[in-house]
Amino acid sequence: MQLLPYSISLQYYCIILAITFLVFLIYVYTKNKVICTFPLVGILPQILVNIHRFHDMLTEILHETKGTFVVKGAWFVPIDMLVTCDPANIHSMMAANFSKYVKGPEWRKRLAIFGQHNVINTDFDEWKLHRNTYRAFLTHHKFQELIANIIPDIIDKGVIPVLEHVSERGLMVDLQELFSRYTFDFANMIAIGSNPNSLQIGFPESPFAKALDDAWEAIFVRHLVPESFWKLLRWLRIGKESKLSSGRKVIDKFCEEHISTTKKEAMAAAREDHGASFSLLNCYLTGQAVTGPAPAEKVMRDMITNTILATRDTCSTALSWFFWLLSKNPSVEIKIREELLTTTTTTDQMVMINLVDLSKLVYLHAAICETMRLFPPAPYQSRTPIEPQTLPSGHNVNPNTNVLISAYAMARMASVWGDDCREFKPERWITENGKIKYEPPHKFFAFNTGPRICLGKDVAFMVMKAITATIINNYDVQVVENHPVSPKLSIMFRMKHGLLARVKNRKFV
Ligand code: HEM
Repeated sequence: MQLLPYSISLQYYCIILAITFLVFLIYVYTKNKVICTFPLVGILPQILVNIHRFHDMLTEILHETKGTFVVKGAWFVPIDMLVTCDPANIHSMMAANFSKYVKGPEWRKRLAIFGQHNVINTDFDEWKLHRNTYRAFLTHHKFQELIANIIPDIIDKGVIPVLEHVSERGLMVDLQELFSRYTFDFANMIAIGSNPNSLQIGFPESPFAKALDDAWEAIFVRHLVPESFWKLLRWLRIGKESKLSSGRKVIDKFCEEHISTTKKEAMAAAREDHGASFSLLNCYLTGQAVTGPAPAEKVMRDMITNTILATRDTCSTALSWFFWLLSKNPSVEIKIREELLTTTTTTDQMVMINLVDLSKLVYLHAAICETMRLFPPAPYQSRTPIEPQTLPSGHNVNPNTNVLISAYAMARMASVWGDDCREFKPERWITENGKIKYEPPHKFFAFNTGPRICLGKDVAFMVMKAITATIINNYDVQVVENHPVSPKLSIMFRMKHGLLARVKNRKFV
């Protein structure tokens, strides 16, 4: 009777001993080595042991290898990986020799949940078509009118009521969640022309937003392990992979519903002879002068998802790190407040800023750039050469090489940003004449560089400056002491536990 439990526990102890011994061996083997490649499994054990500090591990290796290193393929990982944060390499791949490097089919498979037919996931002619469409939409004068209306509207009706609610009651608020909802509502307005009002007291659950979060985390793993492995995880329904297929359905349903509603509204607007609201979807359906003939529904779906992703996750991530950095650097917040005094008008209720004045806020702009230098919302870019190439660092790459660029590591290289590279110093962005200093985009890589440079950079600054100016003008933000702040293991640099803070209206401070 005793034999069975006894043998199970013996097996159990043997397994624990074996794992402990294995971890010990990995530790001894990796202790004094910069890169540790193992037979069959390559660098995977080193990644797994350091997974909790993945970004810093890569930074340390890149520091030791002067900005570029190669991990040779193994049985388990049959392609070579070149990791770089060298601005010269980045310029060569993303700008000078742009046509020789593609995102490629691997990238498309990893990001398939967001669709195959959008500006982010395509190469060559299809990409050009989407990019031109997108540019025509973003540079249209009606787009400028649209954002000049919706940004203050969402701040007024969404952001301020939530902040007043928590301020009056002394409650904690997750600022990352607040920013995600602010940018989600904004992104929906430009993509589909309707506001989901996700920014409400109590933060009602949004399955669509949740599906996007899960997707980023799964995509991160897909960048680290070979296709066969993540496909196995998907098949076994393990981890975030298990959530991708249901997430895909949520995203599809969301887009289908909106395409159908917007179609009806566009038809009603045409019947009643008044203009439909300006949005990407509406342009596709009715405004061919902007976006060309209406594409297939799957293209509209993918471009809508793309717009929401490109806006929500990037801006809200940058905003969260911005307020965290301010909490660590109160002198920067004081300077931003001083600058804001020169541009604001006080009403009975609130200190407001006019959107046209945002461009005058040089110090605020510099502080946001400095945030994205240190914490780029999209910290990694990946490319594959279509033919053998030699990089300025002397490394050779070929179609069997996956190139990974780390913008996070680049910010921490003294050779690129100077000895104070790890410090938060908005001043490094300001010229002697008090203007924003130009840094080439292959050095300040947060928005990418070359022909695929971000199309929404100016919009992003407007969205971010409008909310930061409103909050800093009107509220004191205290990040909750000892709240753990670390990045998620995700392709977006989001905070793992959000950013808990107390916010107090300054009238009462
Ligand atoms: C802080 C905010 C933002 C950051 C850091 C950011 C960063 C980036 C990066 C790194 C890329 C290159 C992606 C890749 O090649 O895989 C990109 C592309 C793009 N971004 Fe942004 N972005 C931001 C906001 C926005 C906004 C608000 C929009 C639209 C309104 C936008 C639209 C786009 C588009 C359309 C592309 C695709 C460009 C192409 O592949 O040709 N972005 N962005």
